[in-house]
Amino acid sequence: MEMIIVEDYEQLSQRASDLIVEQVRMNPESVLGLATGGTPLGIYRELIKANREGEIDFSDVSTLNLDEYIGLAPSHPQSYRQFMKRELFDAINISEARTHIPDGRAENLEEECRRYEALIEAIGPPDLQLLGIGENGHIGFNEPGSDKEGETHIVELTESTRSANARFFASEEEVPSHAITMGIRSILKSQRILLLASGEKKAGAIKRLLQGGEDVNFPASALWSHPHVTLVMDKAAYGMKGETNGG
Ligand SMILES: O=P(O)(O)OC[C@H]1O[C@](O)(CO)[C@@H](O)[C@@H]1O
Repeated sequence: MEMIIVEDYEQLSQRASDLIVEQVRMNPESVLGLATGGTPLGIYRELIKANREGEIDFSDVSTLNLDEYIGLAPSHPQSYRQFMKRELFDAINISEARTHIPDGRAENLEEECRRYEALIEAIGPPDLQLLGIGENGHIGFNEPGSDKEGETHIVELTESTRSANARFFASEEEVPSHAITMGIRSILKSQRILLLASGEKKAGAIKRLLQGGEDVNFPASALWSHPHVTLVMDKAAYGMKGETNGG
């Protein structure tokens, strides 16, 4: 695992965005695996800026998002479809048809999981997958105990994840109880993984990750079995004094 330690959230956003720009310049038809949550927000802002300034062209790029809540109306501002439209897609030159997110309102959710995994195989796997890390080590919505061989599936969210995400909703009760997520196996199919961590709230998870060793109760540890992971973190997430997450 390659490690890049930067000063603060701003530098993290810039550095990660530069790596994505580099990837797309190298291969304009890149498939990007995208994430939601607070951490990538700064990266998306940088990518929008780079797109406006002509440094990156998204017209031939395809995207695959990691996960989606089950049951939220497509127009709900906290559905990950709306999140991605608002924070990135509507502000860059990508056509909606090239952006893929699991459908959390599908009539047959098991079928939707199979469809999404087949899509990952058909257009992907991602050349570069962005990943945040949960305080409990989750990646995507793969909570502690998740099977390393798991592909896209339905998960029940833990209390810890629901309360971490309650900040985006009016109350914790409004946070959906279930989600569809790419599995750990689906994530590990990517050519390269960019794991991001910002702020002292992530310091415990990063410390645990860097102890090494795979542990089913700490899903991010599965990344040790991937040949090309770049961990970009700020000093606070690394456990040094620094700025906190701006996202
Ligand atoms: O970036 P944040 O908001 O700290 O979230 C970390 C991870 O948790 C999730 O938001 C899921 O709870 C992921 O989408 C994200 O990668």
